[in-house]
Amino acid sequence: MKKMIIHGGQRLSGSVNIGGAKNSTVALIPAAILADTPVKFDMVPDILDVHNLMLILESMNVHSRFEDGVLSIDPTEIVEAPMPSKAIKSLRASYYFMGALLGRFGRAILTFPGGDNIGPRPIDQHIKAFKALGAEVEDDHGTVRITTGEDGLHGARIFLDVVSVGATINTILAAVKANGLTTIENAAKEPEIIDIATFLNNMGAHVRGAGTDVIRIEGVPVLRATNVHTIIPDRIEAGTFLAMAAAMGDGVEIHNIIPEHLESFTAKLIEMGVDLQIGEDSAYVGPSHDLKAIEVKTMPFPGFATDLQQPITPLLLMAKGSSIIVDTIYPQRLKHVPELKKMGAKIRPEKDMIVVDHTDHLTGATVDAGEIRAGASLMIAALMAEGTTTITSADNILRGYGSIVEKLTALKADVRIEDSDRVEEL
Ligand SMILES: CC(=O)N[C@H]1[C@@H](OP(=O)(O)OP(=O)(O)OC[C@H]2O[C@@H](n3ccc(=O)[nH]c3=O)[C@H](O)[C@@H]2O)O[C@H](CO)[C@@H](O)[C@@H]1O
Ligand SMILES: C=C(OP(=O)(O)O)C(=O)O
Repeated sequence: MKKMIIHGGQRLSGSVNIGGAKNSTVALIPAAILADTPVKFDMVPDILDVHNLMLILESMNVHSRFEDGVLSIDPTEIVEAPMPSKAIKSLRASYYFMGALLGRFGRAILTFPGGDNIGPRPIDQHIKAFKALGAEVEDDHGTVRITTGEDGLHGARIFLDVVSVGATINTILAAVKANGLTTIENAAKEPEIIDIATFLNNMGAHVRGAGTDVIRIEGVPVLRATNVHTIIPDRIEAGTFLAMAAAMGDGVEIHNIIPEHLESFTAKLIEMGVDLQIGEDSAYVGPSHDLKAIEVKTMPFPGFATDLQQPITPLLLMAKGSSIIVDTIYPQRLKHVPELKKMGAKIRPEKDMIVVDHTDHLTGATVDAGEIRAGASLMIAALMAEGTTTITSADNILRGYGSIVEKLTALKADVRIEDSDRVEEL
């Protein structure tokens, strides 16, 4: 495990480029095994999840190469093989191999996925969809066995009881080569779902309605890549830098964003009184004065993203009065709270909400990044704090923030990552 060491108090300035979206990338890589040709992705973030997915691909004889943000994957010699359970458990999105392997081979055997520890994360809706498509699903002490009969998968009408990003994408992956028409109702509408549909459609798939709550998929027998797929910018990384810039910036430019993907977030920054100027694909954040307290309620897209409730929290500490956060998606997403308290933050869970009171002063401390966005929250708090903060379990931050030390250093932050015994090469 790595640790991140931040000497706080430096004002930030300059510019930062946002990378490709983690939550698109981690679905696109499993989706690649559905292709009957090699595929190539551009704007791939250099994050741990990508490296772990590459290990999983290798176990199936799918060779991949990652260089300068371009990931090339050749699934043409794919074989069915046991998957490395450590890599599977290292991230949530390994569950996309269920849908992708089903689509490719009509069966899949996988251990349960890992990912961030943010409260219960059932996959009953994924399983319900696979069953509707004609699969049999068995849970054998944490190993999921999914099989189909001789006729393989067939199209079906699926109503998701819960709006789920993962279940929507997994159903698309399983249905894209199935016989006939599949309809997903009450589908999730996140931009990453549109990105996956775009990738598949450019290879000849028929996925219609992605980005709305009804998605129709007409199965096709073959998928051939003819172009490089450029991954959409990461709206969560962008939101994290926007919050950081508002908290500690003296003028920060954030490039490569899609402002429409960030509207629920930027609306809240504007409500707080953040000096925010939004351009076509960039935003400028000026120094903050007299910020107002706000209320935040997380919702499925286009609502306020649960993945941004922790990153905005240090900024809320600067506001006059008490801000309230209600996370309706993951009410137990609280790993940052005790750690922020160690730094002097006035924050407390109360019933089903988090109350964030104005805090004049944060002090460096040793804190633990229990999961990726708790880590992002602590990283911003550490930049604001007086003295040195050591964030342990920093691997969780590296799961989703590519080139984070380089990006922060370019903004004039004093930050480094260390192993227990050696300083990391940048
Ligand atoms: C890799 C990836 O894209 N991760 C994102 C994805 O996670 P993930 O796809 O796991 O999250 P979902 O959208 O599926 O979860 C939304 C809600 O539905 C519930 N649920 C989900 C599936 C299911 O079968 N049954 C069920 O009850 C979950 O417990 C949660 O309360 O969306 C989350 C919600 O925007 C984000 O925080 C994660 O960053
Ligand atoms: C919860 C997250 O990721 P994952 O679903 O990959 O655990 C996240 O990105 O905030």
